[in-house]
Amino acid sequence: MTSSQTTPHDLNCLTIRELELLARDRMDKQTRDYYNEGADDGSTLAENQAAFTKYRIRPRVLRDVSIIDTTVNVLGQRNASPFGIAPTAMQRLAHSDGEIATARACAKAGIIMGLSSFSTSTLEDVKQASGENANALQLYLFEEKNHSIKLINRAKKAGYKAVLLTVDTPYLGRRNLEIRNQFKLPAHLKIANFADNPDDKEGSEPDAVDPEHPLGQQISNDSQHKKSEAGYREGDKRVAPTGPITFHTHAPNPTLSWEDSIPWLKKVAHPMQVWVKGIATSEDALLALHHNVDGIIVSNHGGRQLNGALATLDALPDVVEAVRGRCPVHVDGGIRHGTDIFKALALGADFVWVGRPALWGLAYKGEEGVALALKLLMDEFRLCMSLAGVTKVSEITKDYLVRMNSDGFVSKL
Ligand SMILES: Cc1cc2nc3c(=O)[nH]c(=O)nc-3n(C[C@H](O)[C@H](O)[C@H](O)COP(=O)(O)O)c2cc1C
Ligand SMILES: CC(C)CC(=O)C(=O)O
Repeated sequence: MTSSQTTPHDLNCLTIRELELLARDRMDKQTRDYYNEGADDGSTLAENQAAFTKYRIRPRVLRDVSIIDTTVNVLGQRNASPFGIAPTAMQRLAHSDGEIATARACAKAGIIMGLSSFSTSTLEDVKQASGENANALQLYLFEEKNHSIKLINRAKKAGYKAVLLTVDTPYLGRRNLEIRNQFKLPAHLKIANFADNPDDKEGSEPDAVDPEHPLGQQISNDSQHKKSEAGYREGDKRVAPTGPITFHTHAPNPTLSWEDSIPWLKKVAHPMQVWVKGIATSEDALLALHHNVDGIIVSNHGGRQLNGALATLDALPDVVEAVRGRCPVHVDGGIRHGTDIFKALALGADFVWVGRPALWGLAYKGEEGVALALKLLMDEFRLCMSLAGVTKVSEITKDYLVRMNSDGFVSKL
């Protein structure tokens, strides 16, 4: 593989930032706000990106970089570049082809795709669109385990390589624009994986100011809404959510614990791998190892859950140090440049995942737009490796990075 400059195929869009701006005009307000916002005042969302600017690359020169290998092994696949597309819900809000377009673009590029349980295409259709390209299914473990078992068995049958258990959503973060917009899935779209659920007659989200919407309860003054406390603790009594499976009611599960979830999931999901997504501390990384997970994703859900939580790049080194190579450590959050991928790898991540850029690509031009997002990141990463004097991903270490201190001095890592 050569590292020569590749021709960009869209002169209107040469960076992920430009893609974000182009996508902005093509989404309705409800979708744009839902995709782009973080929790509360969005400081963790902003810091996820800002954290990358605290590091600078130490490039090495006069090394033969005429041949660059950007590929890495992930979930049994030789992936074209050390990143994958993170699971993000409800992609048909951005484009009518939704997750199918993302799957096709990923398959053509040889980039692994994570699929949200709350997708607007079924996991089987996404697998079919992916062909031989690897997929991982993101899981929210429901309080009603039968729903989860059905989904896991379907993923196994369809050929998914792994389940990524999201562990940072005991409740949903407070997303103010979502509340203000009374966000709901438009009636023509379905949460496809649960559309056949007998309880799910409508298949779409209820109104946002809804008795079963956690934040709807907080913002509704209507006393009739107070009758249902589904999913919320009333003194000692907890009522599990019932009725249609919607993301507001079923995705958050405050009852989950290490002991209840991981050993059970390992049995049910076998032979698929079990990863935990949403780890931010060395303590939890050690617990994950103790429970024999196959891998860890350092994530704060793209700044959409606990605002004020540390940026994922800042959380990464502690986790890497605690894990000491005993399982792979991935990271997501704020990755918008090939150099961000390089920096995360230099800080010890084995692989990274990218969320919003794929959504912006979808909104911009469907499959072609996702392909563009992938290409921008792949090209930038390849060029970054070449200019840093690295020919193989395994050569990227902390020797290639310094940290900028607030006094303007740099420190070696
Ligand atoms: C609109 C949107 C929907 C998301 N849906 C899910 C989801 O269903 N499950 C999940 O585990 N994470 C979800 N995430 C989080 C992503 O998987 C990922 O952690 C995050 O987007 C990474 O940050 P980035 O967008 O800055 O790259 C979502 C993120 C966004 C922006
Ligand atoms: C709750 C989910 C279905 C979607 C999600 O994780 C998100 O919006 O961040």
